[in-house]
Amino acid sequence: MTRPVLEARDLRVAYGGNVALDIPRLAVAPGELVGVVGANGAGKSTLVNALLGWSRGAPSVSGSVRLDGEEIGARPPHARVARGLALVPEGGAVFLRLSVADNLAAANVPRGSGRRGYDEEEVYALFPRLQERLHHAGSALSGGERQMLAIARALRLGPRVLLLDEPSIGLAPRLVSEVLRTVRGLVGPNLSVLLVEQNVRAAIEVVDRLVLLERGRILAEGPAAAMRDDPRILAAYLGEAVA
Ligand SMILES: Nc1ncnc2c1ncn2[C@@H]1O[C@H](COP(=O)(O)OP(=O)(O)OP(=O)(O)O)[C@@H](O)[C@H]1O
Repeated sequence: MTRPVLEARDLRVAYGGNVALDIPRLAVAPGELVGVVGANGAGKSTLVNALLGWSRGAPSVSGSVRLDGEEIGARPPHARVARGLALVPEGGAVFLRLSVADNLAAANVPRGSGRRGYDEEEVYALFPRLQERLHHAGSALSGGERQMLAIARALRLGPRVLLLDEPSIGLAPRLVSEVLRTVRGLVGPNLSVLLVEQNVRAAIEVVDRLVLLERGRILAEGPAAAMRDDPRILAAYLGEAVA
């Protein structure tokens, strides 16, 4: 088996006495799109934030995170970004007062990394809408446009692994599949994606492998095709319907 590009082992996050995440192993292979699904509070954001070394509040975090075989679990977020991890947090990370052009210009491949980030032309080819909105402020963008800008900013960093926290949240159903199809198209030999989604139905259409989280633990995981009829996944669908 090829070496995973990203691998977490014994990753545990606790807020006070409450364990929000306890995962023996989670790995992403080169060129793989892995989906992590689960209900509200399952620990999805906690997971991607812990992989980047960031958190809301002050949890205790332990365990190993390896990127391309290098242990980065004790490193601060900026050092992990410099080594090729990028996170688009829930709601997207854009500067609301800056224009689209300035938002893009502010994101650049960390110096000395040897990697290549998306240039402006590549960003516009991926998201033509951003070119049309180039001089609009971040605050004037629609939810979908803001999400595109946040993803574009992350791609400018030239990541090896992109962590996406619920890119479909708040988007109209038609846009959800559009954004997720775009995410699918990003994945290749030089870029793997870990996609966190509450929308199981949409996620299973695009991912290679699915991981189902419940109360911070992995309840089931496997290739998307095999997970489609898994009763635990079907139950997650139903959870979605009543959410
Ligand atoms: N700053 C914090 N302080 C205390 N508990 C927290 C904090 N952040 C998250 N938690 C708890 O950790 C658990 C996992 O939360 P997390 O936000 O990771 O879930 P999630 O799966 O991303 O949910 P959602 O889909 O609603 O974003 C929840 O029980 C939550 O209440």
